Amino acid sequence: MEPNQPLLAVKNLSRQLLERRLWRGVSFELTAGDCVGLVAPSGAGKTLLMRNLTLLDPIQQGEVRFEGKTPSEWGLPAYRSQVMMVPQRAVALDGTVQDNLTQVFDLDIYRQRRFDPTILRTWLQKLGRGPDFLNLQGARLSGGEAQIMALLRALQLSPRVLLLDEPTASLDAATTAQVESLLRDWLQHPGRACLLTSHDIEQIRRVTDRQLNLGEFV
Ligand SMILES: Nc1ncnc2c1ncn2[C@@H]1O[C@H](COP(=O)(O)OP(=O)(O)OP(=O)(O)O)[C@@H](O)[C@H]1O
Repeated sequence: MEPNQPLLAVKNLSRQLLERRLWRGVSFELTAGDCVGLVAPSGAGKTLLMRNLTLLDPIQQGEVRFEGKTPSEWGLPAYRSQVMMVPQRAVALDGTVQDNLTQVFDLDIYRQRRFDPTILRTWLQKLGRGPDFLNLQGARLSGGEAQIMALLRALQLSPRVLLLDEPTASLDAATTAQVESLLRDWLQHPGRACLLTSHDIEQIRRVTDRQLNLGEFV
């Protein structure tokens, strides 16, 4: 990677729905250490932008590069292992939380990696949960518990760019503060950046160092 090269470079992204244009000409960069707040009213297309950045929603116009290379140059699994989205509504698979966390290591792209129960226990403690959390049934988790699981599932894979879609929307105030603290710790590691949406403007002020207002790209 070139010195000072952005981690993620987004150029001129536009998204048109059948009946209306959501946003156009969205350009921004995330460099290592950045935590940027993606703000706009409900329905403005914040989630769709994150889905665009991870190619879960096809890019209609514009381009995105991670460390200078496009997703197709990386190959989609490699790209998504570096640029990872944690969706607003977590998907829990059958089995326990631990099953949900370990399952991703079956993917080819993570074949060199192993589930690390020690780091998981440390993170759970930081979130006010005991190790028993790992034994809960994924399908029976509350909305907040599912958000915690989804966040941990992503963090354990050490992505370089984390896209967090309202990561604390279902959490109580105390756990929200703990998630924010965990995120700050996570960002201390060199070479990482984060884009975060939230309707809580105080949270955006607390956690992010600048804002990207999608409303300016209509
Ligand atoms: N795959 C899709 N195809 C067509 N329209 C979609 C698709 N996904 C979302 N939309 C529409 O695009 C608009 C933006 O949705 P999106 O979820 O990105 O908004 P948002 O800014 O994240 O909203 P919120 O803050 O409420 O979560 C909505 O009107 C939604 O119905």
